[in-house]
Order: sequence, then C-alpha cells, then structure tokens
Amino acid sequence: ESGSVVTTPEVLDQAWLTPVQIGTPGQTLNLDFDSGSSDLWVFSSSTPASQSRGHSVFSPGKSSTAKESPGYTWSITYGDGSSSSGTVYTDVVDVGGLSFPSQAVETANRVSPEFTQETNLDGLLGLGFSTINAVKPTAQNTFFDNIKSDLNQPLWTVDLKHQEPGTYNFGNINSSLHTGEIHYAIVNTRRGFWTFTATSYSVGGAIGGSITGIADTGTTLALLPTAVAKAYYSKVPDALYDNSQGGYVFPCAASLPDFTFTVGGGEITIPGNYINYAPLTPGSKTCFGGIQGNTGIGEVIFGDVALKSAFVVFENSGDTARIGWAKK
Ligand SMILES: Cc1cc(CN)n(C)n1
Repeated sequence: ESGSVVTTPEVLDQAWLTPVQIGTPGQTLNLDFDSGSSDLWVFSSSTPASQSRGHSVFSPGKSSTAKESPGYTWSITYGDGSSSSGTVYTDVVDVGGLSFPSQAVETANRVSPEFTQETNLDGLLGLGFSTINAVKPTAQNTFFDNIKSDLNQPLWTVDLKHQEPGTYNFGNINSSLHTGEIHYAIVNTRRGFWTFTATSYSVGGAIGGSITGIADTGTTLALLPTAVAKAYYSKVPDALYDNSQGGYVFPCAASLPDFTFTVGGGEITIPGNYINYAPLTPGSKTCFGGIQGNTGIGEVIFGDVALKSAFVVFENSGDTARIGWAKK
C-alpha cells in the first residue's frame, strides 16, 4: 500500500504542518513531520491548559482504542532548546490513509514555551531512526518503521514548497513531483539521523569540498560548516556576522547568490531568494540568512531551506538506507 498527505507551511516557512488522525473516532492534529527526531508526541488532555491554549489536543479518554503503556515515559529536548515530556499510549494513527493500529503516541504532560507559542503545531511525528526514540524504559518505533513492511516500497518522500502546500508520500515515488533524475547517496544511520555526504558545493562559481550532514525536515534553515557559511557570505555585499542575532545578516535589498551542492552525482540548487530568509523583525531592512554556520550544534543540518529546493526520497530497505535528491 501507499499513502499521500498534504503538508502546509507556517509563516516564513518556519515549519510545515501535516494533519494526522489519532484514535477512534479519529482526532485530527496538525503535526510537524521531523526526520531529525524519532518520537511521535502530541499536545494532550494532560497538557496544562496554560500551555495548550490555542492547540488541538489528543484526548486518549475519548478514544475507544487508546491503551495506556504503564510506566513508559519520555522527555526530549531539540537542537533549538525547545522541549516536552510526558507519558505514552498506543492507539491507531492514520497518515494519508495509511493506518497503524498500535502506534506509540507520546502524550505531553508539559511543553516548553516555544511549543505553546507555535499554536498551529499540535506535536511532532518523528521520521528519524527508531534507535533514537526517547521513550523509557523501551524505545518505540516511528510510524514509518511500523508501516514500512506494508508499503509497496520501503520509503517516504517529501516535496516541501516555499509558501505553498506540498506533500509527504509513503510507499511510492510519484514521478510527477520531480523533473530531473533522482540521485542517491548512502545514509549512515549510526547516530539515528539521515546522514549523507554532498561531495561538493559551489557559490557563484567557486567550488568547495564535501559536506556531511543530516537531512532534517524539522529544522527551518540550512546550518552548514562554518567555513561554508563564511564562503557563502563572502559573496554577499555588506553581509556581516551579527553576534547579537547569532548569525549572518545583510541588507534585505541584497541579491543573494544561489548555493549549489552535488549529491549522488546530481546537482541541487538552493535559489538565492530562499537564502534571503526574513527581516530581523517585520519591516526591518536587515535580513537574516537561510544559510548559517552550525557552530555549537554538533550536526551539519540540511534543513527546510535546502529540502524545499528539491524532491527528496528517504529509503530504508532494512540493511541499507539511502537518500535521493531530485530537481523539481
Ligand atoms: C521541534 C524541533 C525539531 C527540530 C529538528 N529536529 N528542531 C530544531 N526543533
């Protein structure tokens, strides 16, 4: 079988949110599909009202198929410092018509202010490897790992679009979603992420070396090695590193060069206008870059700024994981 679901960008393409049905009858929550983590967690009836105001919540008490997982707990902190924690149920989860009857649904007893403030986001659906699932005492499977054996092909694809709805597909490659060939690189799953190597990059004709990083649908920007970010902004007139902002800024009127990287023998280009990410504050004439250095993060992250420039295939055949990139 295969399934398809529309995903919708928030303001400024900060994240894309995808409707998921949980429980019986189905309760629809809009989740952030995140290939950089491996927990399906939701705002719930156990989340204090002061933290869940404005969000849809999952109420296991209203689901005839919800089962508590006694003694199971979870707690997670993301790269941006946001966090949440709680307890665990199993229930039926349906994504794009694909249903798994006993998915671990991690219900939040608390969430950090970043999540409370992001009122369109009702939780996350992890698409990383289940080895880094945060449930104690026993790690739980991601939705993809649970349904993988039922899929026509052991893969999911993502087509994020700048300020337009896009799609997540499970189990098949919809060839109408990409124009060029799909170029594959081997994924190293050792740290639980979709880690791959781009063999080279170029900025305004200047060629650079290889970049190894993770494909992370849950991170907004492209957080690249500091030398790469420096090389990029050396081509942007009046760009500077602003310590108070924690990143490279430049005049919003600047025309930014494209950033091209080669993966699996094919070239992907992040258009300069995607790298002119946003004004520091609404109406400011100074803008913050969509490419930044990864100082202090511990990973190089090909986030949404890179992913929305391509059609991307995440395939895990069991003994080999691959990532495919295509123009669209
Ligand atoms: C909530 C969330 C998810 C991610 C990426 N994995 N970040 C940085 N923040």
